[in-house]
Amino acid sequence: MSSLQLLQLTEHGRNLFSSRRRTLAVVSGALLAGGTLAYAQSGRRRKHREENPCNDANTRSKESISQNGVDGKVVKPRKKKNLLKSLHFLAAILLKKIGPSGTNYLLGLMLTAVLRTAIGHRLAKVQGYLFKSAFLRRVPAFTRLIIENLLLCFLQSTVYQTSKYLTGSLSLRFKKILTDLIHADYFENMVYYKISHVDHRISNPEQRIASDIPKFCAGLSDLVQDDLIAIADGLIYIWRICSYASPKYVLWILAYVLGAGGTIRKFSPSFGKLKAMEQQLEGEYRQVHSRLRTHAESVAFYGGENREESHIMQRFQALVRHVNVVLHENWWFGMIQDFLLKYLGATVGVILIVEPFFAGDLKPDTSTLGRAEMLSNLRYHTSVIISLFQSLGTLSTSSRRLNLLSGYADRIHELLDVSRELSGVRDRLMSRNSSAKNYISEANYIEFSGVKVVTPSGNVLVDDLTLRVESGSNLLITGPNGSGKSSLFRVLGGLWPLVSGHIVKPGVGSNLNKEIFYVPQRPYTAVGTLRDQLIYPLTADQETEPLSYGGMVDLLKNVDLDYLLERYPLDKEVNWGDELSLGEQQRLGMARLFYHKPKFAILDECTSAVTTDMEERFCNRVRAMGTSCITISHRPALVAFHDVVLSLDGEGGWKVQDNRNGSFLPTESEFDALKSSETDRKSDALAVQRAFSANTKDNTLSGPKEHSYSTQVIATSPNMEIESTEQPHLIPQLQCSPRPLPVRVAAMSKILVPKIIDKQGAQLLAVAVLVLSRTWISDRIASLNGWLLVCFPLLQELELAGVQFL
Ligand SMILES: Nc1ncnc2c1ncn2[C@@H]1O[C@H](COP(=O)(O)OP(=O)(O)OP(=O)(O)O)[C@@H](O)[C@H]1O
Repeated sequence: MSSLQLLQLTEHGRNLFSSRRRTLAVVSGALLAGGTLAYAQSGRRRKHREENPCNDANTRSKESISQNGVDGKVVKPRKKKNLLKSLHFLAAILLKKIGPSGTNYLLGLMLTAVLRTAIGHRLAKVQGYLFKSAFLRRVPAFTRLIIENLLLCFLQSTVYQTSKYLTGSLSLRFKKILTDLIHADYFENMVYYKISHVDHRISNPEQRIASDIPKFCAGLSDLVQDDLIAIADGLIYIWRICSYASPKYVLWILAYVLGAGGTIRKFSPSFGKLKAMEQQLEGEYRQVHSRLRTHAESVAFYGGENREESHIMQRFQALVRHVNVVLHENWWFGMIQDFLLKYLGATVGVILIVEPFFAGDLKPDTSTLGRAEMLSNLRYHTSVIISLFQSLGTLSTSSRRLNLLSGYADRIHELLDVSRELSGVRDRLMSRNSSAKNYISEANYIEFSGVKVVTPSGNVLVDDLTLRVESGSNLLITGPNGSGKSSLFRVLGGLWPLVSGHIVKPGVGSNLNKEIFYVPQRPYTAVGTLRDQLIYPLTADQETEPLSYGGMVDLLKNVDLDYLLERYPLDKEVNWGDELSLGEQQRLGMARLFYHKPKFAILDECTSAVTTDMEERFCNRVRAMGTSCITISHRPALVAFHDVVLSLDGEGGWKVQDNRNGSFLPTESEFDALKSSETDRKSDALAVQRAFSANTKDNTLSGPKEHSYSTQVIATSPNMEIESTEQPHLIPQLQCSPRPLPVRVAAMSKILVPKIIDKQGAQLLAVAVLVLSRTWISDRIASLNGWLLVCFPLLQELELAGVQFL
């Protein structure tokens, strides 16, 4: 190529630079101004958030308080921990419990990182040689290199997938460690109940267990993998550069990456806090949806979908608002980060690529072989510099990724802390006094001595209760709604703390179901077969004497549910809560009691949805089984089955009366005195007592019944056989003939093609413009880089030809 041609080419290059320079300057200026504006705006928002930190938190804590029915008491937000402290804490746990399989995954990741780097390095070399052999037209060498290249590519993809597999396995191992750790405390001492019903510090633990832990573990193992590869790449490429160029290149690159990394850190918003908040809002949004699912039937009967929708939308909009803030922060920060580490880094990289060819070991000679050598070196050196930049860039963005992970880490650490505290593990470890010493087990009776029942929000429901229920006797508990009847058993079962007094009960620890079996008002049906329902909470392998088919029939016959055996195959898992009526579910709960045959049965209005006849038969059978009943009921008819009646007034007061000779009856003077002097609650309590006592009298007077209530109802009910003469109404079938294709396409397009004036259309257009601009900018950058590389040998030729540029 003549010097004139070279000069013309250089001239063309110069013109190209100057014509684009203005456009580039305008675009960069606009981006810089936009970025600065966005940064200033986000700074203002951050300041506003810092000045009013409690706005959001208050709204949410009030919401969660109203949800949980705790009135008046605002839960103190936990002191915010140092976010990285949680990360260190979890990392220490993971390392300690990683085990041999986790260690193998880690070692495997290290090995694959080294292999990936070695193969990548060899590929860069081979591709350089390919350029050279192509330039020299050496077909056999070219073919051999292509085969080697193919083999290396196959190896690289194998190592890449192995590395992905190991990262996934490591993440799973981390997930198992953390989930096991949380479950160990979460299912201990009824923490799953206490967290949401008593403690209230953590509003949605399930979100933390089922979503935060997997995301944290996946993020952490990805970070481990990326950093290991970056370290391996960094080391090998630094060594390579130092072997053929001056170490100052490495120092420049390091200086640049460290400087850029430092600048990025300075500007970085606290992504950890933003992520933690996002997870919190997502959890709240998910919770209202699952609440709707649980109560779908009641909401549908009320027609409350609008109210529910607006409630759900409120949560959703809070989430959307927050995600918008996160997107905005990501946008301007990503702009700075990408510019400094990717694009400006690439430009610095190009300068560094060219430099050694002028002055370093790679300076070529003018022979054909020299040029071919230069081409090969250029390819290799480019890939070395780019890989080095990438690896150092990955390492310098690690702090941002750690910051993001610390958002999850903080939430997981908090859950671990609270669960540990509520499970009493910490108390036991520190051998401090706990309320457990107030529970005395292994007795043959239940005794409350000076027991105070206090709600988690601090209201005293029962004060200084002293009462003993002997095995074989039956206690009925009465009182107005909300007087603390169920709460008494929450304290007995250890669900609520025992603040004063002590309790003696049979059974070990707080396991109510061994000797004291609780049948709740709201029936609970477990996931599983019909048999699983009957033996709940035991599982098949925990049964000492497996329940036979005959046994199942007997249990179900006791509660008139034997038809379920015909309706459902024995091994069919059913969602019993959805398929059975409330009364049927309650009867299933009663059948469960006959299976367990406990010493004491706490019947908490568990017969409210069954017929009176069934209720009477149930009480008789439980007594016949030798189980003592402690019954909470509003039905006066049940007095006849109990020996002692405990009446609560909901203001701390209580009264025990013996009913062994049917004497449960408040005196007239007692009634008048209470009515005139005490609160509405106390007179309510007395009204309940009178209703019970009136019934007792009736019971005593009427003697044993010949016909049950239901028998009488059936006898007096009208004949149900109606002669049907009317034809059932026919519902006309919808006739719809398919419309022609063009009409259908037009209708679809009307829906699908967004109008330009729409917000959605404008957004789509903006995205399209952005995509096109990005492609155009990438094309320009590639072409400029190409020009630089083309100019460089030309410049050298001109230099050799003796042309002076300055
Ligand atoms: N987790 C809780 N946190 C705070 N207060 C609670 C909690 N659970 C129940 N309470 C309050 O304790 C009081 C007693 O509730 P409890 O369920 O013992 O009433 P009850 O006498 O069984 O009523 P009912 O006859 O309606 O079943 C109620 O005022 C209730 O609002």
